[in-house]
Amino acid sequence: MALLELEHVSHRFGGLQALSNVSLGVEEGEVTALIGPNGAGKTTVFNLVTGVYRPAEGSIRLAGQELVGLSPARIVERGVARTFQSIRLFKDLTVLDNVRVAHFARVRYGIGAWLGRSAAFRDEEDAILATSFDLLARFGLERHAFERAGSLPYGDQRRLEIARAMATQPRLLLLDEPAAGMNPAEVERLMQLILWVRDSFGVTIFLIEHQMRVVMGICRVIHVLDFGRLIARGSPDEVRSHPRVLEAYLGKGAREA
Ligand SMILES: Nc1ncnc2c1ncn2[C@@H]1O[C@H](COP(=O)(O)OP(=O)(O)OP(=O)(O)O)[C@@H](O)[C@H]1O
Repeated sequence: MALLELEHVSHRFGGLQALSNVSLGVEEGEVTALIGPNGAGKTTVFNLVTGVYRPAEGSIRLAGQELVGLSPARIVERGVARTFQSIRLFKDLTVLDNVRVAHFARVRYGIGAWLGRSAAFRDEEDAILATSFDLLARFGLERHAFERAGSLPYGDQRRLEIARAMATQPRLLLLDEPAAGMNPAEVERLMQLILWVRDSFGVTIFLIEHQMRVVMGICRVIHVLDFGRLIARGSPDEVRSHPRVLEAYLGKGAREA
């Protein structure tokens, strides 16, 4: 069953038609890719799913529930988390605090509770601290808990970004070019990490990636965008040899890893 469904989604930036009539599904429990040349509209899809933009037309549903019209915060509550093309950690905060702050997306108490520091508030704080440590331990980052996030090696910063996204307990995790800027050894570890996250958290993963090694290695289904239109969909083997995909990439410098 498709956890995420886009139906006839279109989006325009001024005179630019960034997406035209895009319909696609992301199956629950799978790792699915969205690929395409630069400027094809991939990040725009993520920005529409997460409520950064509202599509001019179309429907975006998570487990059958409409997301269009909800604020980004509500969409996080519904179970969608993401990471960004360029790492967006709070680099001057500790590794632990990066994960702690993400929990506040799910916590509901007002300033009154915070000022009064009620017992319920302290219990919640303690629970968040314990869960944050637990999450760091699961991602193998606990020994860095009190270090500045910005001081971690690049691969670990990506790992922390994914850990932080998982703090909101998503059903769907969107990864925007997770392998960008990684060396081959880091890419290898990232591929293992993505599969491990899918299996151990039971989360569905939808990723944008230019590195074909990642896409072909861990994704069962690949959707291909070109100039805002879906031009192909299929398994790695089907997409690799699809004439429209070859045409879209040829001469545009498809980055093979
Ligand atoms: N906020 C914006 N305002 C105007 N145009 C935009 C905006 N965001 C994206 N675009 C344009 O929309 C098109 C699709 O952009 P998008 O970032 O979704 O592509 P992409 O496939 O993610 O590209 P890349 O692989 O380079 O990240 C591009 O032509 C881009 O210049």
